[in-house]
Amino acid sequence: MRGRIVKGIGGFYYVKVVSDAEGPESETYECKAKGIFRKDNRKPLVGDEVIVDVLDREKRLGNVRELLPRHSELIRPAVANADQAVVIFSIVKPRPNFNLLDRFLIMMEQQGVDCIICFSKEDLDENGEGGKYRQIYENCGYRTLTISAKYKKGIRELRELLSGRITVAAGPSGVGKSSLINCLQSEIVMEIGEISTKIERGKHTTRHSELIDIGENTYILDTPGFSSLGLFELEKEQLAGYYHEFDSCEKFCKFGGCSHINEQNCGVKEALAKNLISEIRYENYRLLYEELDKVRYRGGRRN
Ligand SMILES: Nc1nc2c(ncn2[C@@H]2O[C@H](COP(=O)(O)OP(=O)(O)OP(=O)(O)O)[C@@H](O)[C@H]2O)c(=O)[nH]1
Ligand SMILES: [Zn+2]
Repeated sequence: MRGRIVKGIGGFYYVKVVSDAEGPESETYECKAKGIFRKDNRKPLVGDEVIVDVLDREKRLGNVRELLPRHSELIRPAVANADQAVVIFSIVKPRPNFNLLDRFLIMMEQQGVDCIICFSKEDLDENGEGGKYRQIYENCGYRTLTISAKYKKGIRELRELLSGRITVAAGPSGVGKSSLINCLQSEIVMEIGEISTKIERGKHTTRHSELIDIGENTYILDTPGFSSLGLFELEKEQLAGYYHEFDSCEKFCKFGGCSHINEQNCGVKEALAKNLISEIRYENYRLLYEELDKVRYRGGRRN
């Protein structure tokens, strides 16, 4: 049978059946992956499409016989075949940590994955901050949304962006990622009009990445909440390349290889002074640049 790995814990892979001549689809088998390592020298990842030998149909036990080709492979978080990421930050409770957001955007771009930015808890946004935040990041070329899982606002729009894809969902703790995923799951249950079969997620905290089926060929990878992210394999000179709003003003920098920090006649700083570049973004750039500079100065670790 053919399936997709939805979770991996302690040497077991949980494989959801996507096609099976003899049994029902969408059942989950607990599998080992004996032999795969030797044969392919590859480690199965959540998201992998696999061929499974059924060992026990009753108990739903199997063995992963073959890994099918991947079209993408992320290291952080570890997932195969992801098409895009959605990063969630709440507008309030807690307020967004934009430095953390920028780190996440850089990390995903390094891995070649497009990001959608979702600002959550819109129902608590009394001062319209969400709109401002969206504007800042839209100006940098990102697709953004505001949503409320509580009042199911923005869910349809998000669902359209997710449809037919595998999307990594990430964000710090407490931003409402679980509530959002519940919302996306219960919607499909309502659409197909059957009794709720969704996993009751309740108050649990995500510790393992898990692929969750939220519709036809549509999956979301629930990842553990994070509170910090290091910058990896990045030289300070490369940083500006991830700040796409700098692209159009760099040509006005007097010095080639301008760092946009201390130089005179810097196009980026001029754009900042005219409010064409967001202060939040520029400040993050400056902080991250200093951080990368220190790492290199110390002859630092990069892994
Ligand atoms: N007002 C409001 N509260 C929300 C919304 N979404 C989630 N919350 C609340 O925010 C808190 C955190 O929500 P969760 O869905 O558990 O957040 P999480 O991001 O999954 O958090 P972790 O499990 O710690 O990673 C809960 O008290 C939710 O009730 C929303 O759209 N509006
Ligand atoms: Zn400059």
